[in-house]
Amino acid sequence: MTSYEPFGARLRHAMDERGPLCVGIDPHASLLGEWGLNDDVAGLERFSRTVVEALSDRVAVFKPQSAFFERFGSRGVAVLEKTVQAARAAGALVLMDAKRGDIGSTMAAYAEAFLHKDSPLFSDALTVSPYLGYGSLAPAVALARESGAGLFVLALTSNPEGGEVQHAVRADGRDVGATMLAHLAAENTGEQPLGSFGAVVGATLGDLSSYDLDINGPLLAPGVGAQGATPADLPRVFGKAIRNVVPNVSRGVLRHGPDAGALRASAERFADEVRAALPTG
Ligand SMILES: O=C(O)c1cc(=O)[nH]c(=O)n1[C@@H]1O[C@H](COP(=O)(O)O)[C@@H](O)[C@H]1O
Repeated sequence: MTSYEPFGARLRHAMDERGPLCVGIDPHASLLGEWGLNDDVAGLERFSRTVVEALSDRVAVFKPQSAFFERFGSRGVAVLEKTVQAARAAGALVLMDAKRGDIGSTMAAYAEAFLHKDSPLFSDALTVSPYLGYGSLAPAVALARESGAGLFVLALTSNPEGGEVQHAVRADGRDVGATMLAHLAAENTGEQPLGSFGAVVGATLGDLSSYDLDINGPLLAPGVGAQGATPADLPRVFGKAIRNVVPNVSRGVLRHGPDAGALRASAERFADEVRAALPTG
């Protein structure tokens, strides 16, 4: 039984209060260099702390990209733990971008790592890959419900290679991406004000009107900024589902560091552009 407020409700509240922007914490080696930092654990720590301190009072969600921390082994993961805890303590939601996916019994251990309240890496939500079959995610769905956490399931990804898997057509005539969206809609049935099981749908994908994006859950939209999409593209891509879209920008904001004022100004510019793209009323 859930003893915590569900992620979907907490996210809706944060989006309404702060706007829906998600800022990615992606400490690329090239960004560390541009910031005048060494490509080492101290640089990683400084980079992540700067982003959190600059933005944690204004963005709804941070999305640390685990890969850039894992690159440094256990000391990098320790920085990731501190980053997650500092961001949450400062009032932002944390979506851990680790894109985990495995057979169910192993998935249960990934879920313990990121979605158990007592884990050092506990996050408000986790990105997961359903490409071992949606059902293999069941242990993560169950633990997320118990912890009041959420999942973001890769449905239609922003990268050009994603189509060979996600647009593959099944025997029932639906493609794989649409099938994932249907699973998520079922997961979120009846949840108010928003379900906790989101889809990842790239902002780069153009018109998606052939998909039913009405999953009663959040739609994480990466691809804004460095991958070429803009906030002005969002209405065309998401149509009526735009109210549930959480656009992610990583490099588009991060390249303005290390100055905290410049990071804030960039995040606010993206947030304003997103607000302008949302329907009024
Ligand atoms: O799950 C994701 O966040 C994700 C899914 C997807 O389809 N495309 C995608 O770019 N991402 C992630 O979103 C971030 C995009 O970073 P920028 O291109 O720098 O804004 C990276 O951390 C990617 O791993």
